[in-house]
Amino acid sequence: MDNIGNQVQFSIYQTSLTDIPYPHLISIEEWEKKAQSKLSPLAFDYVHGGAGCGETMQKNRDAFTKWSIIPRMWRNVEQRSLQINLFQNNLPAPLLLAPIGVQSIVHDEGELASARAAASLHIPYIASTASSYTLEEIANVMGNSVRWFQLYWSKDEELVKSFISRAEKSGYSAIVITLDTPMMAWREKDLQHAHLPFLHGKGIANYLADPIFLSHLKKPPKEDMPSAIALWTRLFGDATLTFERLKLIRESTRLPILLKGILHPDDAELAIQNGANGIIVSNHGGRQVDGTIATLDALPPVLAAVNHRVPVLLDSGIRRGSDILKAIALGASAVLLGRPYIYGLAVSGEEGVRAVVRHLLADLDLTMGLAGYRAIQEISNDCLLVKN
Ligand SMILES: Cc1cc2nc3c(=O)[nH]c(=O)nc-3n(C[C@H](O)[C@H](O)[C@H](O)COP(=O)(O)O)c2cc1C
Ligand SMILES: O=C(O)C(=O)c1ccccc1
Repeated sequence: MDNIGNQVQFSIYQTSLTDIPYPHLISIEEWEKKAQSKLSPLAFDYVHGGAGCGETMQKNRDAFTKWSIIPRMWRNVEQRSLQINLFQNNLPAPLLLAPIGVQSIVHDEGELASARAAASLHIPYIASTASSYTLEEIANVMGNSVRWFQLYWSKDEELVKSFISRAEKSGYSAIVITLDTPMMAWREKDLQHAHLPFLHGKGIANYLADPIFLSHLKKPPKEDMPSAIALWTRLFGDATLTFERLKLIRESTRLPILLKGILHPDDAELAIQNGANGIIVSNHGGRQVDGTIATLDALPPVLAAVNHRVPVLLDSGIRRGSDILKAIALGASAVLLGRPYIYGLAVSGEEGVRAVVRHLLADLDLTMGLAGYRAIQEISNDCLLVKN
């Protein structure tokens, strides 16, 4: 059996059954368990936790099981491709790594390890404003690989402009503005830990390296960290934002702008009217408003409102290849992966992130082929999905 197994070419991402990275950690649930065993409760809860009682997190998962795939047979699926084109970039798969802040809480190399893993697979990496390495350091480890910058729109507009100009100079090719976090939600676990993520690991180094941020401080952060943290807390989010304010950024960059955190079709319309080039349907992995609509349920009405004018991406709850297939079949252009790659990072740094992504893409490749599709562009909802 082994000999036969050795010769089986079962995916473009894995050459043979003996070449599976981390064969003892195949499912995301196993990675999660292993990560939990390595991390302090505080670090694990930061990554794993959701808002309120975790209803949204559960709904995100349940929504995928409401749709069923009806596979097609005998459609010559030997040669397959997961490639897509997004904002003039050919990407190897409809997958990006979601922006995740303060990754050095789970691993010393934090964002550098994740960005290296992404670059090695040519998967785009979205760097968070709240990164524990600077935008420049992250860019430096990625060569020419595609990277986007996720902006938390600060109360200080000069700081906002500074982030965008730093991102442009460091070769980030799109700006993702996150709308759903003008303030941090009621997160019960974090509150129990009295947890401030930016105090751990390398903290919020990306803010601490910004000239505008530093210009507000009397002493360098090293000499007076409490003042730096207090400033961050004051400037982090701006709850006065309205869609018209998007003009500020629309006029200050030529990069494509995607708005992340859209769930309502009317907000999708406002996004486009105000100059957005893309939409990310997201509920922040269930970390902001508990009890929100699952992202897969929000996707069809948002797509109807968008009517093909801009690409629509989705995140929150992606754990299996079939989840990606379903999102694509409903009309998403691509998906973002969140917590799973952070579990890989916690277990094994760069290698762990790479293994998680390879497993997921191998699963997607097999699921797509077995459902009767050779390419992402062929997948549609014509014969693929029924809602139970
Ligand atoms: C620990 C953690 C930190 C996050 N930090 C950010 C962030 O800095 N910026 C942002 O836009 N989203 C952030 N998110 C949300 C992710 O980008 C993404 O929307 C979410 O994780 C997707 O859900 P999933 O984890 O179920 O895949 C964070 C999520 C987690 C789990
Ligand atoms: O925890 C989060 O979801 C998040 O978005 C964030 C924001 C700022 C710092 C660290 C994480």
